[in-house]
Amino acid sequence: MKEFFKVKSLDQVLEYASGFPHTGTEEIPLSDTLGRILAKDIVSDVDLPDFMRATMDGYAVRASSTFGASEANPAYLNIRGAVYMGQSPDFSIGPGECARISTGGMVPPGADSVIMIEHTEAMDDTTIEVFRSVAPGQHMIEIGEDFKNEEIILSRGQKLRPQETGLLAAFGKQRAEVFKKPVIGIISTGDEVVPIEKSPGSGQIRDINTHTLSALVREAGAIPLVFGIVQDDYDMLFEKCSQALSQSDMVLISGGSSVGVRDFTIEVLSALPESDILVHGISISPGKPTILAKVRNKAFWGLPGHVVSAMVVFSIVVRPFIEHICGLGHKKEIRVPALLSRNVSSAQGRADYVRVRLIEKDGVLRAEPILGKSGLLNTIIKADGLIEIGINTEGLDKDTKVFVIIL
Ligand SMILES: Nc1nc2c(c(=O)[nH]1)N[C@H]1C(S)=C(S)[C@@H](COP(=O)(O)OP(=O)(O)OC[C@H]3O[C@@H](n4cnc5c(N)ncnc54)[C@H](O)[C@@H]3O)O[C@H]1N2
Ligand code: MOO
Repeated sequence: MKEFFKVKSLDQVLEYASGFPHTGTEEIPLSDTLGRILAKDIVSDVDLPDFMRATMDGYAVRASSTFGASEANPAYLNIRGAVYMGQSPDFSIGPGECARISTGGMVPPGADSVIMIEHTEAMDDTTIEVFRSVAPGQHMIEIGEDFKNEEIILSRGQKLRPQETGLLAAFGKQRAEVFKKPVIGIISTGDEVVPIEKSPGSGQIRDINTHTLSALVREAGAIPLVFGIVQDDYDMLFEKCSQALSQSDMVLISGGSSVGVRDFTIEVLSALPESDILVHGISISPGKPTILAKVRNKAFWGLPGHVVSAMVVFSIVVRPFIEHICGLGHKKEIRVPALLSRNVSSAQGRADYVRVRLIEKDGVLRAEPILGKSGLLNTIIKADGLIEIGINTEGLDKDTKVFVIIL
């Protein structure tokens, strides 16, 4: 007699993530850092900028020399010299003096602001008229205004976006220490599943899950390692899982996660060395027959065979585990608020993840549910995202504000 599901809540399942170790770390060139997770804090070794920098073309001045200046009553300033780009000026600015400066030039000592060229008029080579006053600090960047010396500028666990790459560049960091991308083994199971290059015979289906899951793994910042299709055979699945265990940091097995006569995944996972079945069944839909085992400190997942179910389970459950082992520290998940376009019902006792399409009309964003069986691809092709209908909710009414998880 097969064991039936002992369903756990999504929150209970997600708590297991912290029990899996991070991948090791590696040093990579700056050009490869996009999307990678920083493995250690980075502390600045200089002020940024480390000189006062003009942000406008004009004249460096003491702000006090311009106070009260107007079109009717201009201030007159002596031109002390010109600042050359990329060089420190060898003079300082006193009261009643100014220096020609370009955007990005070093504000000379004694000056504390820059007046825009538009607000001045050169009378001759030595004197300008100033028609506006400037405030101290105006049109220039102070030393350390961007980042201070010895400040933590980037933290361990942070995902590196183009702007963080720019910051590393600004501090001359040519390499960065990041967490290694985990290798995620992917196994498809089922006698009816054939490789995509084959024409499926009667009752057969092409292997879609290998490809959707590989793409999802890549999107999550990891490396997919495809182990192909395994027939519904205990020994073959055991053999393939043992191979995947030695070559991967995590393994996704799709199909055979349910309780049918041919569903060997749970038996094989139980028989692997140092294995502990943590989860067999999650109170979510789609995705109830999901298995999680800890095998030699690695997560082995049995995902439902249905294409949409496998994708939803990946997005809601597996992805946070990958992000955890990748070392991602603080994730800012942005969900898009929208109004539900119609009533949606849901069973109590499970959290439903409903595919929705986003439609904007007259400045209002609406989430339109796309209902359909989890074995149908078209529902997820049309969808922009998912909404969650909580475990204790019987459904949501039209016009309820929902937060869409973008797919
Ligand atoms: N008595 C019960 N039966 C089922 C239950 C249940 O609670 N009690 N749950 C149902 C749900 S929900 C799902 S989801 C499926 C999951 O079953 P399995 O994980 O065992 O998946 P399979 O039976 O192997 O396959 C389901 C479906 O997906 C197709 N498939 C499988 N692999 C692929 C692939 N790589 N590419 C494309 N399509 C694939 C497979 O042919 C089946 O049609 O169990 C229900 N049953
Ligand atoms: O949970 Mo199944 O995963 O609904 O289709």
